[in-house]
Amino acid sequence: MTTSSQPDPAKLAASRAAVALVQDGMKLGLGTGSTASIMVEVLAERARTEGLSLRCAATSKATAELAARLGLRVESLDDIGWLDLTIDGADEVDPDLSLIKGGGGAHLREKIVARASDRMVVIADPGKVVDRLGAFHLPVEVVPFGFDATRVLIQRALDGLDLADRPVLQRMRGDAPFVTDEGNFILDLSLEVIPDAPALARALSAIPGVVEHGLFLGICDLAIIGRPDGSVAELRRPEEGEVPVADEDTAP
Ligand SMILES: O=C(CO)[C@H](O)[C@H](O)COP(=O)(O)O
Repeated sequence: MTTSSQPDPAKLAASRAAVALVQDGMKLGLGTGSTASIMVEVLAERARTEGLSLRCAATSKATAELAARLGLRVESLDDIGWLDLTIDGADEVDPDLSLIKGGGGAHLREKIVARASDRMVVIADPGKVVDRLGAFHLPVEVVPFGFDATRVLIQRALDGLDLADRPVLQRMRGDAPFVTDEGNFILDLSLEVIPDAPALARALSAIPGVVEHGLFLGICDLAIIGRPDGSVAELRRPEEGEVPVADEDTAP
């Protein structure tokens, strides 16, 4: 590891388990955030020591810079085409492996990269595992043109989904609006609980100024939850009608 400070042991454990899934010659999607950054470090070290030939597409400028600095081959998603595996963090993971992402404001690129992958693996610490999505604010990326009108349309959509009067706040960085890698703004929806995530996802996607929301439904295939003692739990997406279970002694 090249970081000067010690990485969080739970995030490190999840990162190591995910990087163990990587095989020589793979085309990889690299996520964004503090957990994904640890994973990129672990991956770069493994690639270096084992001489792995990997092609990587990053989900943010920050991850692209980190990965390239650590010697990984970073290319555009269009140059690579299709990915074998994407490894990314998450803000919330529920038992169906539905996710909230976008705490770092990168969920647009993250979703494009994840959907362009044969497999998406999420890495997280136990604090990210929830029974029901919604305690973490839901990020929505919005184009600057007509921003206020888009906010009104989002609020009206929430009204129709038993989520009236929930705060819809523009994300700021200091005194200025937060601007994504794609040049857009973020609205953070404080919902507390999301009664019907597919209905909310549909309603948000139907609003013209919304570029992408942070609900990842039916996208994640495996969640690796690291524990502070270095062990991991693996949560798999249940088949239709199946009750979700964690593997072996893997309750996070
Ligand atoms: O979705 C993301 C960025 O847009 C991150 O994956 C998510 O916010 C988790 O970040 P961290 O690992 O720092 O908690």
